[in-house]
Amino acid sequence: MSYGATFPLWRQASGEVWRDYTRHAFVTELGDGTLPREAFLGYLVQDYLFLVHFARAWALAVTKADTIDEMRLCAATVHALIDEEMRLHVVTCAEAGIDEDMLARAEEKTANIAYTRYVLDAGHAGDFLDLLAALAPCVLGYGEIGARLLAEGRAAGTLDTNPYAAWITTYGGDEYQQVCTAVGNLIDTAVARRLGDAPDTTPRWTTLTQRFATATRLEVGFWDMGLTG
Ligand SMILES: Cc1ncc(CN)c(N)n1
Repeated sequence: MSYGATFPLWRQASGEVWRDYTRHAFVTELGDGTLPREAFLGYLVQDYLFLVHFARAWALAVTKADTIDEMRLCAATVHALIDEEMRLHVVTCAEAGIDEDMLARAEEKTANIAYTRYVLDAGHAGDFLDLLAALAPCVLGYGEIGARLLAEGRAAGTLDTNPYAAWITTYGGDEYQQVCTAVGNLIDTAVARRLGDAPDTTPRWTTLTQRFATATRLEVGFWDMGLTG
């Protein structure tokens, strides 16, 4: 998936770590349905807390935006996180006897704190582009993973029997993919507005690609946490 013009450049600049993230063992086990249920539920609980902070980071992006269109898109992403994506976490955990109150009170693990606070700090210390570069691996990486697992599951005819089909269809499905397309466009427009037509020749570019790569490393740490508990 390309999701615009900037994302593929940032992805390429991040090197091997992008593959470590999107082809992580946790992802492989989600795709073939072999991930232990306990590991999945532990991950979902942490991910619920993660999404609370990510919604805060997108809300911060509203305040860092320059234009009404940028504000609108960031506000819409807050809505998509809270009212669409988190539905998966709330419903799946409720089926396992974990209610929303328990989710909200769960203890945040170190890898989760490291990632979410890194992104929030990128927004507080930096500008709109710093924040978008730190947010991009989260939104677009899951879009890429979801689209691939959905296509592979359909091609192999294994989706119906995969216990993680709901996760795969959430991130591979149209609703989430539309969010990814919109965020990819937002990044392209925001970069062009602030850095011009040749952004990769500007001094800011290196910092932005580093932010993207750091957030991607923190995604790898999040999957590691999901496997090891
Ligand atoms: C850790 C993590 N990264 C990304 C996403 C997709 N929004 C997520 N739910 N959780």
